[in-house]
Amino acid sequence: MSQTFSIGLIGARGYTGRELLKLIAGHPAFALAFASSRELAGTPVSAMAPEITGVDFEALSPQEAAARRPDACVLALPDGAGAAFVAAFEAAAPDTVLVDLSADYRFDDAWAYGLPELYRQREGLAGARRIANPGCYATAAQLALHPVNQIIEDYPSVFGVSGYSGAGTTPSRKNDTDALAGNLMPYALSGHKHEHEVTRHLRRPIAFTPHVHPAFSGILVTVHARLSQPVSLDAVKALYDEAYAHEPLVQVQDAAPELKDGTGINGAIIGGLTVIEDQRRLVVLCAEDNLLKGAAVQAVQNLNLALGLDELAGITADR
Ligand SMILES: NC(=O)C1=CN([C@@H]2O[C@H](COP(=O)(O)OP(=O)(O)OC[C@H]3O[C@@H](n4cnc5c(N)ncnc54)[C@H](OP(=O)(O)O)[C@@H]3O)[C@@H](O)[C@H]2O)C=CC1
Ligand SMILES: CC(=O)N[C@@H](CCC(=O)OP(=O)(O)O)C(=O)O
Repeated sequence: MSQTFSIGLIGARGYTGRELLKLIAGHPAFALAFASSRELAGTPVSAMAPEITGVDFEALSPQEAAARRPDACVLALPDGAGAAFVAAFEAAAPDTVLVDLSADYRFDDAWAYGLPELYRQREGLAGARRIANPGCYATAAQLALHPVNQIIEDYPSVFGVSGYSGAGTTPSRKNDTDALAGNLMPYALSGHKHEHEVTRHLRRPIAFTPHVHPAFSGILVTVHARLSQPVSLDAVKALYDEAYAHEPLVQVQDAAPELKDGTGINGAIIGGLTVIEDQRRLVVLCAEDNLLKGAAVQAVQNLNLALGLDELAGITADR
């Protein structure tokens, strides 16, 4: 009989937590061990994920969560809130696989960086016990830039827009639907945490400016990069085809993806490849869902790899 893995979830009320509940419910080898939310404690998980019956949300302390000793636990918490849980698991359940969705461990070499399609990460993720899930914009920007990283120079410029679910459930101007109606809200004009994250992993500085758009979810990044020497469009296309031909979650197309193309899908779409100005300047776009490939779907890829399962178990490829 095939093995079932128990999966704990801390931060289950949040936007990424809700997506994780659905993915865990639909996964052939996962069983929800617990779903922790302080606000929803005592209410049935089925109210959020009808597929999961007989489980209530609980408000678990770090020690209580670790004492359950699940096979894996996902931390879907704001930056800074996960450290107490990590410490408790280190003490009481060091073999539990932890996947952290915040930015807290993305710069920590003791944690595997979980972007399976890039950097030969799959080898490092197989059997990993501590995994930092990448940022949502950072995933899109790296997928767009990585195939050409060796042939560009200077600072590529990344213009990003995200749905307001990217700002989480805590009320702020960035998820205020009245302030966002008919609007586009620029913020963190330089030095956003994802600018540092992409710079660290691509080993090249980038210039990134995020914006919030009025829809609930969906990310679109538009990248401009200067090529270090003239390169034909066909040669650039070949680099993307080579990088992603065998990646079921990354689709490369000729047309520029629009925001809505990436919303609600499990993977990412790269397109709009354009080479201009004597073949020295490149434009490329990437669309994804911030809550899916930008967070929960990528977390399930990472859990699958860490637990020795098929990377796409419980995930439907979009094509
Ligand atoms: N939203 C997105 O598009 C993406 C988010 N991320 C990252 O994932 C993480 C979660 O994001 P998101 O789901 O949007 O966040 P939300 O604000 O929607 O949810 C946060 C969750 O954490 C719980 N929580 C908050 N503070 C604490 C605390 N101190 N101790 C225990 N639980 C706490 C909240 O529930 P309760 O108060 O009921 O306990 C809630 O369930 C963040 O680090 C975010 O940066 C990553 C990629 C994309
Ligand atoms: C739209 C919006 O406000 N986004 C937030 C959080 C994005 C996000 O989810 O951050 P991580 O993926 O790094 O956790 C921001 O950029 O500050």
